[in-house]
Amino acid sequence: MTDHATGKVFAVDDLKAWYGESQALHGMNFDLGEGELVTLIGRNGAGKTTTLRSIMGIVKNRTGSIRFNGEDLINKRTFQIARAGIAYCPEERDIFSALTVSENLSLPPVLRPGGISDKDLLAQFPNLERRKGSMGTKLSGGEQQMLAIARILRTGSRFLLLDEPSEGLAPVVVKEIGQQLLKLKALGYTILLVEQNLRFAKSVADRHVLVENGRVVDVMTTDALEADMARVKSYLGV
Ligand SMILES: Nc1ncnc2c1ncn2[C@@H]1O[C@H](COP(=O)(O)OP(=O)(O)OP(=O)(O)O)[C@@H](O)[C@H]1O
Repeated sequence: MTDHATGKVFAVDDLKAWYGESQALHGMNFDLGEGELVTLIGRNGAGKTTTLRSIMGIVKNRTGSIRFNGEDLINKRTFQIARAGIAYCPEERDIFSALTVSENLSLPPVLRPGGISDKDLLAQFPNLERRKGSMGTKLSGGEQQMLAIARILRTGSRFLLLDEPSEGLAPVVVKEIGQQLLKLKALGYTILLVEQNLRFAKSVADRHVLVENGRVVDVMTTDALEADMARVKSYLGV
């Protein structure tokens, strides 16, 4: 369901967030259309992870508005935000090392209709099917990342927040992750992706939100980003 006023399924407006006395977000504004894949790009410490954690209500000290499906989530708690249909895959991946792939997959609760069954998840992620009896500790970084993404699809959420899924992975594995994200996009999922790997970001996303010091400094389509890489690299400090 899109917001009548904005035509967007998700929008943050003037989002500010604090860790104790220290302000990390200074008024973030951006939105996503239904089925869109948008990245948050910026250098280390710019506030990308804090944005995802604020959306999920994990960073609780936050103000502004976070509208999803026409509802403001700013005063909601994390479990309510998850139930509203937003799923978060943290950078740490949080795979349970003493559980098998199948057990890890079956852990998240089904929160909404439309969640993908374990059987269908294994069909969608063939490398997890091959490793379904393996313990979490035995998985490669790429397998762990696939599992972390697959696992949240069980919940039925149609809006995914993914924090740097490409981090620390070999290019061939990053490519596989990209293919999975494009598949999810084709299935109509809306995805907000934190990403430092520009090549990867360009290969999957429709638009890019450039973040600096807890603020949005630019929003660019992938074509605009391609055409002005110097500007983007200056934000990233590379
Ligand atoms: N738990 C925390 N306590 C206090 N300050 C924090 C905490 N987590 C992050 N910060 C600060 O908030 C700011 C934004 O950090 P954040 O992790 O959101 O940036 P980022 O863009 O995701 O960078 P990175 O890619 O390094 O994770 C930084 O100044 C960081 O030092």
